[in-house]
Amino acid sequence: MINTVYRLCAPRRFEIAFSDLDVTQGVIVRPTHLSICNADQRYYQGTRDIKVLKEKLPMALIHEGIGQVVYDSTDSFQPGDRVVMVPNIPCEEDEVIAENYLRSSKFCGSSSDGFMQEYYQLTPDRLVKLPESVDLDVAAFTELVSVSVHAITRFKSVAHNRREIVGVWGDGNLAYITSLLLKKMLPHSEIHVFGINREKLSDFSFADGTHLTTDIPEGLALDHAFECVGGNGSPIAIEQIIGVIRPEGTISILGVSEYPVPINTRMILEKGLRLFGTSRSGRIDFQRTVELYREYPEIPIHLSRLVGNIVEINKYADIKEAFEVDIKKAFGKTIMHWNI
Ligand SMILES: NC(=O)C1=CN([C@@H]2O[C@H](COP(=O)(O)OP(=O)(O)OC[C@H]3O[C@@H](n4cnc5c(N)ncnc54)[C@H](OP(=O)(O)O)[C@@H]3O)[C@@H](O)[C@H]2O)C=CC1
Ligand SMILES: O=C(CO)[C@H](O)[C@H](O)COP(=O)(O)O
Ligand SMILES: [Zn+2]
Repeated sequence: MINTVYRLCAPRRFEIAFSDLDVTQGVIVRPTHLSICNADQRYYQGTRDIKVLKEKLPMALIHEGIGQVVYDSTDSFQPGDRVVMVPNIPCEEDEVIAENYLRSSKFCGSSSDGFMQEYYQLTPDRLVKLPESVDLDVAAFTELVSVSVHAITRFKSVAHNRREIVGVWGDGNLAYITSLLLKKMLPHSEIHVFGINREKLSDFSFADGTHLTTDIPEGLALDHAFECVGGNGSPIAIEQIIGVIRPEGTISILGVSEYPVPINTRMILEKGLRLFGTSRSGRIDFQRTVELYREYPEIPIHLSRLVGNIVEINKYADIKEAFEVDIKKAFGKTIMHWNI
């Protein structure tokens, strides 16, 4: 079956390509709602290292998305089923290393074509069925939610059990989702959010405290923390966390920075801190995320605050329009209704 693939061929330039899908293999999904991530914008704007861009492009972007099953040769799904696509594609299993950390895994929109295609072909284990009632514009960024689920799940296996006060740095999408899920997954902990935009922090109504990083209450000490900033803000955020976290605390680092980030190792030693990195997620995290949507219907309701611009993609030029709109966004996620 001839398939249309919309690839980024150079910063800010897309091209149309065609591929041939063998419908007798796996599941054919029609993407319907796609969501733009900061990672996509680093390719679109060309802010990644030139060597990386040369190596990866042309490549279809987008790794946050949902769709409808069109045909399933494996009989695991029914045509019309609404599913979330798992962008991590492992080619081996390891009893220690999770599928999203295996160097042999591919990742849609990073080391293989992403979801910006007319149809997407994948194996049934790369799909999780969505609850009937979930808002599709919220479900579009389930992958981002699964990253927070993955980070918190790992945190639980790494951090000591005094979890009275947990801090989240960042006042954007990932911090919002991570702090929201912490309130559900660590119900006995106080969750405090630290950001630089007062109006964004005002959206974190579920947090036990929100603080401007320039105005942290005297004596506030944290047992553990999550860094959800990335970019140039990362070193500042990590340094601040190291300053207010109690000894033996755990710091989960999620923010992506293009270049190495200087870290105060002297204080890490002095306080005996545990730092661990979290990137992407696996099938099990998507399954847990969909379970959380069902268990706590208020989660998708809170997440709907992050639905920002919605762009109807009816023609090729609308794709670039969506990415340009996303650059200018004040907050939240840009959702593409994928009608092309
Ligand atoms: N590990 C993973 O698998 C994933 C990682 N990420 C990464 O996580 C990071 C955050 O993503 P996302 O939430 O979507 O991005 P956002 O831009 O929505 O959020 C980052 C927020 O942090 C604010 N900020 C900047 N500096 C500081 C600081 N020193 N302290 C506290 N807050 C600060 C920014 O403010 P302002 O905009 O005003 O600078 C912004 O509002 C990115 O690097 C992204 O690539 C995203 C998805 C998955
Ligand atoms: O956004 C993410 C996951 O949701 C990751 O940060 C992204 O996949 C990293 O990939 P790359 O190395 O291509 O930036
Ligand atoms: Zn992402």
